[in-house]
Amino acid sequence: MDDTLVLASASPRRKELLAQIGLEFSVRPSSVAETIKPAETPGDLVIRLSLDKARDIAGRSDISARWVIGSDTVVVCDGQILGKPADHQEAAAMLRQLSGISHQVVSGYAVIDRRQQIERTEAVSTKVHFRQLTEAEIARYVATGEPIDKAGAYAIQGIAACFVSGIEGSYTNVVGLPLCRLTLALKELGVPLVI
Ligand SMILES: Cc1cn([C@H]2C[C@H](O)[C@@H](COP(=O)(O)OP(=O)(O)OP(=O)(O)O)O2)c(=O)[nH]c1=O
Repeated sequence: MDDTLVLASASPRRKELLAQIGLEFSVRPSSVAETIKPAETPGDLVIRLSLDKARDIAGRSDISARWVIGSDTVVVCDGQILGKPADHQEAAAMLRQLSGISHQVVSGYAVIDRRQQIERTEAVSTKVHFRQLTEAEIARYVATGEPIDKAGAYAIQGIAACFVSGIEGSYTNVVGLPLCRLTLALKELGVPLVI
């Protein structure tokens, strides 16, 4: 086993976030199916899926890295969990639901230290407030294609920044990884960080 780190994710946003803090890592997307179990809380869901993704990669016979990170993000609005929209129609419906109110973005992470056989997981929540959106704005935003692979049908780091009047909590958590909390866990597991 070597002293390297693998990000078990297909998300370009997560890759950018880890690169932003100067971490050295490779990327291996997992093939875990993202299903919601009945009566599962958002926190339980993102922790379960983060662990599934990290374990999927950590268990592969060709992985020699010591540490593996998995993650998952959902939007929670009026008690309802919103994942990625299936199509433009569902994206528009999600944006209508988010218009003019606050919602939570919940991201989970799981870090596996294969050498010490330790798993660390946590769910982090950020409150995001959207201004009122018009039907024309929703239609134009959906037509950009940006919502389609994003939980809750928007990207705060993209055009949807225009919709966000404020946030409470971690910004990077909304984009896909709670970097402040995650790096504390990485530090405890011996991952070499710039800071
Ligand atoms: C709310 C929000 C979500 N997102 C993205 C982050 C995630 O990529 C995506 C949620 O889907 P996820 O299922 O968490 O992640 P993923 O399928 O893209 O990648 P993987 O499972 O392989 O790690 O939504 C943004 O980029 N910006 C935002 O503002």
